[in-house]
Amino acid sequence: MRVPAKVNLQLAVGPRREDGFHALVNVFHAVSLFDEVTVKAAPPRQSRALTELTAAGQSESHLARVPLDGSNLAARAATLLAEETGAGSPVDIHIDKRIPVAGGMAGGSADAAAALVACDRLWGCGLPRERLLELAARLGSDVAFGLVGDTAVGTGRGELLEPLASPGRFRWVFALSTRGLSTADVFGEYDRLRPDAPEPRLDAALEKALAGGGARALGRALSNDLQPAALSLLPELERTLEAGRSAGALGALVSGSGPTCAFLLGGGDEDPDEVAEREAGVVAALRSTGLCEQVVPADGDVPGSTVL
Ligand SMILES: C[C@](O)(CO)[C@H](O)COP(=O)(O)OP(=O)(O)OC[C@H]1O[C@@H](n2ccc(N)nc2=O)[C@H](O)[C@@H]1O
Ligand SMILES: Nc1ncnc2c1ncn2[C@@H]1O[C@H](COP(=O)(O)OP(=O)(O)OP(=O)(O)O)[C@@H](O)[C@H]1O
Repeated sequence: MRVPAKVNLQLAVGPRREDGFHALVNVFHAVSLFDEVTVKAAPPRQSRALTELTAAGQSESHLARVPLDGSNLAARAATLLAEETGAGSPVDIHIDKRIPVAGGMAGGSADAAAALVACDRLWGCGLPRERLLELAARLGSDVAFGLVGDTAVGTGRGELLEPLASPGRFRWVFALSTRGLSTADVFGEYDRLRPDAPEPRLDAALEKALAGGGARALGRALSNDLQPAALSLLPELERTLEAGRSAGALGALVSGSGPTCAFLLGGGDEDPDEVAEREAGVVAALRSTGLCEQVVPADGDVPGSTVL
């Protein structure tokens, strides 16, 4: 399975609900940074575990944060599907990781979405899409989007998805940090900074930009209510954002709960040579900060979890 990362074009965060989650208006956009998740029937083995996991691909600092036990979101997805359907024979799951870990790009959620679809097929469950989406939502607020991909608006705690039209492809660059940020910590810092958060709303300027306003309008409309909280926890991110902005990015923001920073370079009806020139400038500027572990270009939007 191939499954994409996400960047949030708008992340509007409301007050904390009684269940501990925040009400969101979350505009997801899937980008061409993919994990590949392979699920195979396991050969007979001593342990009676439903899942055994391996991971490779990302840098050591990222891989060190990927749990290889039953707490991995891909393993939790397989376990939930087995519990819900009564199906399930042991599987080996390999994750070829390209999505940053604890980076605000929903990498674990993507793996969970891929494992759900793969196990559903392998075990012959044949669950309807609605049921897969419901199981995905139980695994985490971002998991359902891993199934859907493209551009979509999530309400509730982010799991209730409606597709949004996106006018063509946009070019992005992502600055990965060596550090991770815990999503729960960033929401906690948000509560401290914004005890009076209003109900979240979809931004009309973003809707207009997506309805055909072009890359410059999209760049101006990007917004993330969690950004001040992520910057408060990792102040050096402000320098990363500023480096990309000064080098000509059309928009710059922290992706989700961070610390990955996203830079919009162009797309839509813009001249590709101009976009390529802008990309070279932004990539060079980000590298020269010495703050980014990796600087990775990608396109969006792209489809969700796909069988290879
Ligand atoms: C920041 C985003 O990535 C934006 O897309 C998501 O809202 C987070 O989605 P996720 O990583 O799938 O998060 P979950 O696994 O559902 O929740 C992790 C933790 O984040 C906080 N959380 C998450 C989603 C939400 N709407 N409100 C929250 O307060 C809660 O403290 C929760 O315990
Ligand atoms: N398959 C997985 N890949 C990465 N991390 C995983 C996975 N399964 C569990 N985790 C745990 O989840 C934590 C968050 O990882 P993830 O990469 O999903 O963060 P994120 O991209 O910031 O999430 P989000 O953007 O959805 O808030 C990791 O620190 C790790 O402990």
